[in-house]
Amino acid sequence: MDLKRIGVFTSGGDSPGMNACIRASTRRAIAEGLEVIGIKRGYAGMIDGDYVEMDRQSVSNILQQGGTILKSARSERFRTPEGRAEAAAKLREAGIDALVAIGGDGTLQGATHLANEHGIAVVGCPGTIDNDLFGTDETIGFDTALNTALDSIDKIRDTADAHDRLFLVEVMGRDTGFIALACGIGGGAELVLIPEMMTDVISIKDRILSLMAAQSRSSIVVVAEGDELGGAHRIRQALAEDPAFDRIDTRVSVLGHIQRGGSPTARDRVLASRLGAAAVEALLEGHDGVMVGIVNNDLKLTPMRNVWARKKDVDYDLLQLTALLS
Ligand SMILES: Nc1ncnc2c1ncn2[C@@H]1O[C@H](COP(=O)(O)OP(=O)(O)OP(=O)(O)O)[C@@H](O)[C@H]1O
Ligand SMILES: O=P(O)(O)OC[C@H]1O[C@](O)(CO)[C@@H](O)[C@@H]1O
Ligand SMILES: [Mg+2]
Repeated sequence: MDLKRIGVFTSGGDSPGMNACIRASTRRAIAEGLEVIGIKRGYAGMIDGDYVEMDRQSVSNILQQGGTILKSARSERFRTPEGRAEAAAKLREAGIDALVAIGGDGTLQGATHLANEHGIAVVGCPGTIDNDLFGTDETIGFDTALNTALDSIDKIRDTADAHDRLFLVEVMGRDTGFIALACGIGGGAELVLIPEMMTDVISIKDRILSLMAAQSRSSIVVVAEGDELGGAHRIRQALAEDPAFDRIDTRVSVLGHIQRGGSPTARDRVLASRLGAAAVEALLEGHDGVMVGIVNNDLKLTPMRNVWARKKDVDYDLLQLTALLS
């Protein structure tokens, strides 16, 4: 295909590094003589025709900023065939030949349908703090979110230790435990509860009681929000039903959206810059319906369907290690 004008957008939950990715795609495309259109508010803006022309200056001084200058959204309308037809018509009207889609599994699932139903060329960039996309070792924003959560856990550790308390710290991850597992290991958590592993309430009670009795000290349990037991507050309730926990001073801390904000780490900036440029290069080489990712430090293209249809496994050895080291 003879590419002239590409559209770039961010969708789903924002993630630190999305701006670095927008910058890289835009500048790489302009360097190749392409025109770049920024699509605002993800699929919602795509349907509404909320488009802006981008030049080199439009992406100046954004590399280090969290959030996304193009804004992001979740669009119910785009989930319907009618909504996608409206989006495709608007893209054609604007003369957009191809898209760089920056987002998570939902975004890339939507992009796959748009490509299949309307023949629009799309290359995806993995942009989500959740790290739940197959085809890349890490997603853009994961490292920053992880470091933000870790910083909070370090602070919670100080106060937990001062009072010999049990803290249940909830981190993000609607369906996945990547953040929980990594900051559990990094923060020296006594237990990590993730959706990928069934939580057995009796064994977690025993584990907490024995740790706290033996060493008379604080404990931190990191809980992924998507844990099948229902998050930190529900786990606290389950523990409180046992009289043995009457003597354990327990607190819950839900870290929430602070994990999505902030300036991207060096690692996320490098990842986002590599992937944003690679997405444009992939389009220029005639690829479409793929996601760009980094696997073992090599650039890799994966068919877009696989990135959301296949489940990326957490590292179960890390879970084992948490138990061994606590
Ligand atoms: N199955 C689908 N079909 C069509 N569009 C979809 C589908 N799933 C998601 N989308 C579109 O993509 C948008 C973003 O998806 P979602 O809310 O799941 O976030 P995400 O991209 O996975 O990012 P994150 O999980 O990091 O928040 C949705 O609001 C919707 O417009
Ligand atoms: O900001 P919202 O729409 O409440 O989304 C929260 C969800 O987004 C994610 O942070 C991913 O961006 C999930 O881990 C979390 O469940
Ligand atoms: Mg998602």
